[in-house]
Amino acid sequence: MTEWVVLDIEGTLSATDQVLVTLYDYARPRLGPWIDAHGDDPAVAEAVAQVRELSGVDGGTDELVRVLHGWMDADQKVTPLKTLQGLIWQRGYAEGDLVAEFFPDVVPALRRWHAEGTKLAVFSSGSVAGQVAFFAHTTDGDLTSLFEFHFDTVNAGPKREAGSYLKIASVLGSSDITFYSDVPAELHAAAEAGWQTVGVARPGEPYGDADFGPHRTVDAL
Ligand SMILES: CSCCC(=O)C(=O)COP(=O)(O)O
Ligand SMILES: [Mg+2]
Repeated sequence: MTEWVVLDIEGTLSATDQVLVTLYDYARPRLGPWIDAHGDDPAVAEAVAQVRELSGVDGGTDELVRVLHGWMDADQKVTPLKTLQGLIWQRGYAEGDLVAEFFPDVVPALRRWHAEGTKLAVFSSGSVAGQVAFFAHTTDGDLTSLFEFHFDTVNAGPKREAGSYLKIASVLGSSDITFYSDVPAELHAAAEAGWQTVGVARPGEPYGDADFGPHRTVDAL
């Protein structure tokens, strides 16, 4: 038994379409109004400054939204986009517009690990604010108590770099960690940091037929 299980979200716990269709479609029309209404929020101001810096765009909200939509269309998991999406989704979950759904094997597995004493954490490109709201509003109720830590590209770093996994390991205070993800490049980075890895190859998902190389592979948790 491993001391820690760290989990990816999209493609591992929940269908990719739930993120790329349901959540992205919810965020798309709300990005501009959110930027305009919350410009005084330091998190929003910093995200807007990062969008300008990364894109080179220095126009108004409409131009920023065009950049953000372009990143969403290409599914580029750029940190300021994830920050803004996370704030919008947080509101959406709180107001009952959104409910998180999982593959059928996921909640039983989370509960089983937790009951056995395996500690659980999440590492997703989705912002920590978005992650917490997601697990607080699921078809199985509030699951936040199952998780000890949430990591994203802000507090850990990019998911395809070993340094991010070394940073998480130092926060967890352990080297006995198993990472579950649907993306081989993320598993390679975790393995480089000394983690155990499990590829989640779910039929019908974008990485369902991917080559997971040396990583143990499962089709359910
Ligand atoms: C409310 S969580 C949304 C997850 C998200 O935005 C995302 O991009 C998922 O990426 P992952 O790293 O979990 O594959
Ligand atoms: Mg994923």
